[in-house]
Amino acid sequence: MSRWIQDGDNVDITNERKKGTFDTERMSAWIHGGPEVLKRRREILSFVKSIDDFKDPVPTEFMSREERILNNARKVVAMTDNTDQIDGSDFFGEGMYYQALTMGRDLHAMSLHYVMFIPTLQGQTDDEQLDEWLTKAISRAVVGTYAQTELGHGTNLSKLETTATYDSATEEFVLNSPTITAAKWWPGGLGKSSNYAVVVAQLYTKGECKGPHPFIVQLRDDETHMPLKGIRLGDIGPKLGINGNDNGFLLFDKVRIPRRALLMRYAKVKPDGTYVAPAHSKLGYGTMVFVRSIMIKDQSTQLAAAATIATRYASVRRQGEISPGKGEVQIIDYQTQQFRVFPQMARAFAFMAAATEIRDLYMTVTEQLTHGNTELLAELHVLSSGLKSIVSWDTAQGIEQCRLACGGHGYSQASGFPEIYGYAVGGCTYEGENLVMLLQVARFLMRAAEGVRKGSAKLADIGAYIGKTGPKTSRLTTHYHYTDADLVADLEHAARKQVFRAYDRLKKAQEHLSPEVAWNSVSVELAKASRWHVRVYLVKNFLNKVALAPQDLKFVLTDVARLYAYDIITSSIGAFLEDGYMSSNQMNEVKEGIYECLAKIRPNAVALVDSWDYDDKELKSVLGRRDGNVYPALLEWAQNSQLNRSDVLPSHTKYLGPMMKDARSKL
Ligand SMILES: Cc1cc2nc3c(=O)[nH]c(=O)nc-3n(C[C@H](O)[C@H](O)[C@H](O)COP(=O)(O)OP(=O)(O)OC[C@H]3O[C@@H](n4cnc5c(N)ncnc54)[C@H](O)[C@@H]3O)c2cc1C
Repeated sequence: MSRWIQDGDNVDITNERKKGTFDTERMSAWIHGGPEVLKRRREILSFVKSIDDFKDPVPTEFMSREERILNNARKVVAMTDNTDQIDGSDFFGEGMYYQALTMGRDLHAMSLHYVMFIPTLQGQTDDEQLDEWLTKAISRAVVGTYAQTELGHGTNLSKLETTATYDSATEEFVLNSPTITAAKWWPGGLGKSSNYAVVVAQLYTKGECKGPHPFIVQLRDDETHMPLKGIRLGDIGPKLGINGNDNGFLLFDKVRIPRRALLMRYAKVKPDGTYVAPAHSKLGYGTMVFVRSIMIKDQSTQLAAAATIATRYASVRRQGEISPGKGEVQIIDYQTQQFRVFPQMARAFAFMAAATEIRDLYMTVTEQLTHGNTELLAELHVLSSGLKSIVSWDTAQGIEQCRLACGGHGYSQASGFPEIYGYAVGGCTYEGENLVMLLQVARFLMRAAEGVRKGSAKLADIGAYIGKTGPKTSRLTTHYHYTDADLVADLEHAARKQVFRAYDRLKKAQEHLSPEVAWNSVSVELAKASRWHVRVYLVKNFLNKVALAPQDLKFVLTDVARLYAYDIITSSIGAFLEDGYMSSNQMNEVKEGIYECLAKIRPNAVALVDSWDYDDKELKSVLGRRDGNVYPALLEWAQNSQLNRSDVLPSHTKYLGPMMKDARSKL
């Protein structure tokens, strides 16, 4: 019997759990990396539940920004006071789970401290600087953020305007924001919480600009926490999400910092101002690929949460009849509902599978980099950029589909969707705007295509299909006989075709345009090629993982993986039909495959989402709660509304009341 069933649960959700045809506990272990990891998750959960400081006095949706920021600061201090219980360095696993349970879907005063400030110190300081700063940062004697983006520039780092000009007479840099658009804008925790930052500024020495470099800068006084002389900073105001965080602005007025404030692992400035360039231009990429890599796990967790809410709610919500007179059905029985929600579930599974791969690749690359080996860095860069872009985009779209699938209640903050969406969708922009990331992936693809055309291709695994010759037409007969290999061959065909379409257009454009203008003129096609490339990777990786799954889980995972792949094919029908690669009959077969997957997943839907192992504390959704008792919980949740503190509001006494009274007196 499912461990998710308890006395007093909604009957419909209990029945759904009884329908499940696999052991959710075994599936949870498969998803999270084994029974030991699952056991640790449960230990962490009971630990978090046992600490009063981790509790919110009221649901966070009812808090003002000031209350959220105060509440988050209290919790983050408690969270970091208790790190001996957790392996906090395991960002991909324990660290992320612990934080999700304690902080919810919000950033806090120390988010950037842990995700960017410390990793940048670890990656960019020389040994002496590391000694000086790392202990201070890890012990929480200082709280730092990462200030790169400016009002005027985010993507185009080469045009950042903040300057750091070296003065050899005093052996100091002078930090300055020469214009309004040079103001740092967006860094998390910069506005009010952090007292230090890694600031990215244009380095000038001996009259020459050496491009953007990172500097460690004290922003606020240790005792008073007031901004230091020459520094102007504050909060940038409310945002779509993460409003418990004080994303900030920062301007410098000729602020002097020591020469050794420049993080000098790679580039250096000697006391006399001589600049020493880094040995390898990409060695500084470490922090960036780290954040993009953990984002894949984080984003898939958000989509999985949305799919859990929508699936559980669809199993307890009854609305309308399918057979007249037979009573109202659970909305999960509508095929359209399944078509809307189950593909989101399938995506979340696929993205989680990719998150594990990227974690492993990141670990390998980090290990290699300690020996100065950059062999796999480019591959990690391409893969993490591409995945970050596709996964965050599909996650945002998927959350919205799940929200819509919950009708009116999905629009309420009780559902959790506004917070999930507000939190997740930021991922489309930070750590590299998604489209820009796709265009970076396209550079790799165009190099690969060029190699293939010139017969000199040396393609890494991830791009090997570009040099392959696949079948001329799809081998699909019926979806029952559609093998993984045939399915992958079809997707690779579409991806390869798009890569070469973009390549040929680029070559043609280059005949009469400069390389840069030519690139821009075909950039829509380039971005399309990158999307295909990443989606092929996601499908292949998911199918490979499923093929290795235990037999008792494989059958249901196969349905999920097939749904994921078929959904990609039918979302781009033209790509398969336009060159006669597939016939319309074959495409109809793929559609049949989808309907079959929906029907097969239907009895296992609740068991599948249960397997992600969300506790109500993490899910934070009245609609998605484990027990399915949504209606009493909604009524109870609404009692927290500040408007319910009195029966008659000043809005009535001052305005609406007199208006009605006046109208009545004239009748
Ligand atoms: C929630 C959140 C948190 C953030 N946290 C931080 C932080 O802690 N520290 C920090 O320094 N920054 C932070 N940022 C800023 C973030 O890194 C930038 O917003 C991001 O890099 C995009 O830059 P931009 O806003 O200047 O957009 P732009 O670069 O102006 O992009 C706007 C549009 O132009 C397009 N575009 C731009 N350049 C190109 C190109 N070369 N080719 C094709 N299209 C292009 C983009 O695709 C996009 O559609 C945060 C942002 C958000 C939303």
